[in-house]
Amino acid sequence: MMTNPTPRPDTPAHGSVLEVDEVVVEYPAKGWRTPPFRALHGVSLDIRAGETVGLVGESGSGKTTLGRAVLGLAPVREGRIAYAGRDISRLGARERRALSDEIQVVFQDPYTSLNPAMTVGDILTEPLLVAGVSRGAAGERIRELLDQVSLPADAAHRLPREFSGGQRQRIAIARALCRDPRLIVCDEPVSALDLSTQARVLDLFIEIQERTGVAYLFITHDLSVVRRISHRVAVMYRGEIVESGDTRAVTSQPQHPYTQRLMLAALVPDPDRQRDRREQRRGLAAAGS
Ligand SMILES: Nc1ncnc2c1ncn2[C@@H]1O[C@H](COP(=O)(O)OP(=O)(O)OP(=O)(O)O)[C@@H](O)[C@H]1O
Repeated sequence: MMTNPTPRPDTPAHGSVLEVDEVVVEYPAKGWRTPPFRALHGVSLDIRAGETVGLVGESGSGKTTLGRAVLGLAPVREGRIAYAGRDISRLGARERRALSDEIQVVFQDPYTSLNPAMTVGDILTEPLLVAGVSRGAAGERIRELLDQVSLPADAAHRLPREFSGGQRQRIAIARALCRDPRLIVCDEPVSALDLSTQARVLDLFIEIQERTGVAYLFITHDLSVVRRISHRVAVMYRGEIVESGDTRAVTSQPQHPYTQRLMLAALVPDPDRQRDRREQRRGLAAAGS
């Protein structure tokens, strides 16, 4: 599935759910001798309802910083981030909490992003109770959510450690979906998973989007992932977006020299991926024997 070149459907024609306009993020200086560190140098991007925009670039280019800025977790020094037309770049804590109904996040590491002491049921109940949902209604919603992410209903009574990496990421996705968000920031959500699990989790993201119309800002360093999931792609380099556009156009005919280098680097086989593929083939052969 990951190598399937079939493009995502056309970009939805709905209005913007997120507009990032000339955003500058500066992390505070670590000591009095060092200046603040400018991680984003005037980044602009928009995401329409129901759309996936992939954010690619090498390590340290600022992908996570942009995701964190959207979530209100990175210091926006200049520029504007608007959600559904409203400026959210400098919200207070209470307004930010209220926005968590609408903007959610799925992190990379399914092993650290879930509280190991809480059952899956409790993990999913918490955001519902905070939103004022009754316990009875929360129970019903949790059954629905587990079904949506293809986990058995009895998962609610178990702890995260009883699940595989892919299943844990399904739990994290269910938690993100609890309050019907319109935008999910996905920060390398399949990078820690083996190839076949990646493919199934990506399919789940796509299926959820087709059903709910949620939009994704999908951060990844992996071009095969971005080709599979994104309608459009933005390429980051040293805190700037150097190229953006329709995924197929950018990945098949990159214009910027950095994007061209990124595409060339992706053609060089990654030893981890080769090992993954070998193991997959061995598993298939064993299953067939
Ligand atoms: N809290 C922080 N304080 C100071 N500098 C930071 C902080 N967080 C990130 N940076 C710096 O900002 C730059 C961008 O980092 P960021 O994590 O956004 O990149 P990235 O593209 O997501 O990389 P990766 O793929 O490795 O996660 C890096 O130089 C990083 O060292």
